[in-house]
Amino acid sequence: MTSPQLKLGTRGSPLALVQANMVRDTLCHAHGWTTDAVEIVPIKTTGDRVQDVALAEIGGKALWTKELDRALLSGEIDCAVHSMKDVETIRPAAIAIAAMLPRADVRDRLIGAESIAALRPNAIVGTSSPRRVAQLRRMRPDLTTVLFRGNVDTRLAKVAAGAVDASMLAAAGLDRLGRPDVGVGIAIDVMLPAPAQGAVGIEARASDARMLGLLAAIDDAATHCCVLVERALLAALQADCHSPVAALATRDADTIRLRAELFAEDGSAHVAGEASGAVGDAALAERLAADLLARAPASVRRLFAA
Ligand SMILES: NCc1[nH]cc(CCC(=O)O)c1CC(=O)O
Repeated sequence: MTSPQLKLGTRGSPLALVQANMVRDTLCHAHGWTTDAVEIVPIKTTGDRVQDVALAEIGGKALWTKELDRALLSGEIDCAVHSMKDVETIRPAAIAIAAMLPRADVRDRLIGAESIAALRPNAIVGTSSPRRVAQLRRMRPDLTTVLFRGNVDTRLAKVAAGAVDASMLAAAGLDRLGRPDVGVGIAIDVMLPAPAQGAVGIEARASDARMLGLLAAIDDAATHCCVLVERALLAALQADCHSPVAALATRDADTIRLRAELFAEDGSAHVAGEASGAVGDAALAERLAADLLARAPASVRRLFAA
């Protein structure tokens, strides 16, 4: 096939650009194109512009997607790469999640100590994730957490400079940025990751059959179905990436196992559960959401679906 001139939109952060290059390489390899067939178009998002407030506090939604959605719908780009963790559960009808790359290490990494138990008494941990705050404080109520944003290098520099005792970052991001040596991986039964953590997705216009077809060729089906189940759980809980919720779906042959945990913001209460079903069991996430909500203590329950 002759090389098409596809425009691939992405955020401009170092991690986003690495992920966009992975998508470009995968796509070009799958279709036998030279890399100049895909042009990477960096686009600044609201989330990139606003660096000094907790993301959960910025008004409005779609912090990482709005500008890319607009570029996609206007035809300025043909597809857009996202960390699926940052993509809202409810997407515009004209945009389709067309493919996902094979999922990376889903764990969180702790930087600054060998384990959560090894953090000094009353240690200060930099993180802006409500989920990580709640999970850390559940295990270690003595810890203080402080708002921590910026790219990976900025965060690592703050830990190194002693501004905080420790921080937590997704292993996937560190690995993709060429930093597999940084931090220690926290086992998922100690700290269940965020829904969709470690997954890179590519969206296209729902009407663009050609682009959808080209992307279908690089879709990792196991990752895709697991991440959709995790997103369905978020939707059923009316939660988003700022909610203190952890979830992980894994696939073994024809069975999907979905584990999840909901927290009070300060980690003082929580509820955990899991459910299994056949691949394609559309009600799996809803069943687990209903079970969790039915058992959740009031301080957890009030943060989720009415
Ligand atoms: N919310 C920011 C964000 N979105 C995706 C990643 C990492 C890569 C991934 O999870 O796929 C990160 C940073 C982090 O949590 O450390």
